[in-house]
Amino acid sequence: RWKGVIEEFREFLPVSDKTPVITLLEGNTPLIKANNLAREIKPGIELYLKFEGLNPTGSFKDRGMTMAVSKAVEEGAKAVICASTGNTSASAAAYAAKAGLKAVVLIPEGKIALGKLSQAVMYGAEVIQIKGNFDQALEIVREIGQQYPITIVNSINPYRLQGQKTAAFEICEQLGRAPDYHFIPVGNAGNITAYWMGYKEYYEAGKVDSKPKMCGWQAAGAAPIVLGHPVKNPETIATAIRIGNPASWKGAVNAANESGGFIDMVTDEEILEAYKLVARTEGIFCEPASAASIAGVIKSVREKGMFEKGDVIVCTLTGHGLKDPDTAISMGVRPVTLPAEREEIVKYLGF
Ligand SMILES: Cc1ncc(COP(=O)(O)O)c(/C=C/C(=O)C(=O)O)c1O
Repeated sequence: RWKGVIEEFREFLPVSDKTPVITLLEGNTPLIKANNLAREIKPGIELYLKFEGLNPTGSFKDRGMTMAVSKAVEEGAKAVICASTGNTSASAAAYAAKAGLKAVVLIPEGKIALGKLSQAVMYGAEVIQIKGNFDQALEIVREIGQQYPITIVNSINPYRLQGQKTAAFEICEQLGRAPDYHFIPVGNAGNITAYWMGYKEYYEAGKVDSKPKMCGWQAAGAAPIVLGHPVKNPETIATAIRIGNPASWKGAVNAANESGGFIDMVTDEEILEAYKLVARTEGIFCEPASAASIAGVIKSVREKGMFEKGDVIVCTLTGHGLKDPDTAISMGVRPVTLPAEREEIVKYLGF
């Protein structure tokens, strides 16, 4: 029976028997073989999707939050705070509720997907919309965390990355080896940093005999690492990665360089093409930012002629599609409305 990320990977985590385990049974997400999608992109590649949308609050953030909140309780915290484009706030609110802590979340006004806002509200967080973007919210949270007794649970909190590295462990266990390539979206850049940490630790522990090339993907309108400078007013339909000055910038560049990978960008159009393609070929509904990893595979084939037959590629799908119903409805084929009469339906369907 799965007991959550901390119990499963305790030997690799900075916890002791004095650490209370606050868990929503996160982790153990499916690694799905995407044969239909692979055939559409480049027949012969072995494409797998790590669907992190199946975590308790619907994103990979839960892996980091179980660690950050458990350690916060251990250290006597009474409240946690974070800036968020949405998923971190949803996860922080849920784990704080479980732990009996107060949660304060700062989100950019009008730029948070509906599902995520509904979660933060329902889990009982103090939800503050700021008239600014994520980067401004994170700056405020850094200052508050230094001046007041409240624990920051953004990925500048090292326990977050410790929890998130467990996804790499699971992938190695599920594949029976490390992948040749790992494709992942990049926003605040904590996740790519955590995965690389995880693959290195599993390699050093002798659990696998290779490490993947880490390939991170930013949205073209929010691509500070690709451009080499912060982006003052990042813009992308993938609001989860609408970030102009990533906190783990160095970690991401280090992961790409050390692994022989790279960090590149895809346009909103490419993201939305991948977003629809994975749903219609694999029956997997991820949120737009997650599809940046698949858009990256498509771009790597189309524009760089990458991959040999048999290459094993894992894409992390970081969040569930239900998080952002507005984008789905605006993108999908408009539902048709007909009278409640059988013959009308039959006629419409052309039977
Ligand atoms: C679905 C989804 N996909 C990718 C990312 C990028 O991960 P990082 O590069 O580790 O930031 C996020 C990040 C969200 C937040 O940063 C937040 O919730 O505040 C996300 O929600």
